Amino acid sequence: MHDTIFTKENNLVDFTFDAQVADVFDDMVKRSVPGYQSMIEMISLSIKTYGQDNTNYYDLGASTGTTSIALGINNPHSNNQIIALDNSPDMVKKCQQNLTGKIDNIDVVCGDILDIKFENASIIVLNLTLQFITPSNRQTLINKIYKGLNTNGALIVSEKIHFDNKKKQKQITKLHLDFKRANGYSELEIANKRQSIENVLITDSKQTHFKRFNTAGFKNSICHFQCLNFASFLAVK
Ligand SMILES: Nc1ncnc2c1ncn2[C@@H]1O[C@H](C[S@+](CC[C@H]([NH3+])C(=O)[O-])CC(=O)[O-])[C@@H](O)[C@H]1O
Ligand SMILES: O=C(O)C(=O)Cc1ccccc1
Repeated sequence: MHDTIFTKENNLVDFTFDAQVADVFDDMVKRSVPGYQSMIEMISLSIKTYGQDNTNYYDLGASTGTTSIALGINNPHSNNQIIALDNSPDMVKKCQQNLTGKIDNIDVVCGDILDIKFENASIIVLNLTLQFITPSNRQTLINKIYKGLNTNGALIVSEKIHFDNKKKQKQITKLHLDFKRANGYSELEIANKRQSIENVLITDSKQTHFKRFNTAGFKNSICHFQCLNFASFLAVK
């Protein structure tokens, strides 16, 4: 379904993952996040090296299930359970619909990332989800993920990032806006959405991400993919 959520004058409400967003999410994310498809391809590639037989894979903030489905289809290991977690009931419903008849080793769970326990995990994915977690909770979450991962297991995090350098930040923001324009979003839609996500999607710099991984115990983290102001990190235990 085509995303027309922000075509009307903004009613100034904060962005939420409700039924209206769930219905258009796949179109919205492709038209808003440069490199979205490649991000997911890179996650699929990583499970070959870091996935382990007889372990769990967690997809945290699974939304409509695109990443979980990619994990399920491309998994070369055996006896894995994929846990697709999201705290939006509308997203969980969509995710369940999308999975029907496709992959049988995925459990779709409605719950908060901050409340669940990770067990016997070889792959944990936060694809564009950490940016929606209250910043003061982020280190605690990454610490918990580190504890739940098996040795040689991997955490993959994709995020919108910012640059501390004002000039670089301005340059990359302009290119991101051009990406949205090229994908058919009007100036009004772009401005409305910017306002709506302002207090909801809070970016970190690359340095902040690396520091957080390091503090949690990941001694080896890299940025394995970047497209404009969206980057993916791979942290191995
Ligand atoms: N505390 C939380 N607990 C659980 N879920 C949460 C929480 N906070 C936010 N979410 C969920 O995180 C998802 C973020 S979207 C992920 C895309 C997907 N990973 C993809 O690969 O297509 C990214 C975006 O909208 O830019 C939403 O579905 C929220 O409900
Ligand atoms: O950062 C932005 O400008 C976005 O539009 C990213 C985004 C994509 C999908 C849902 C919410 C935010």
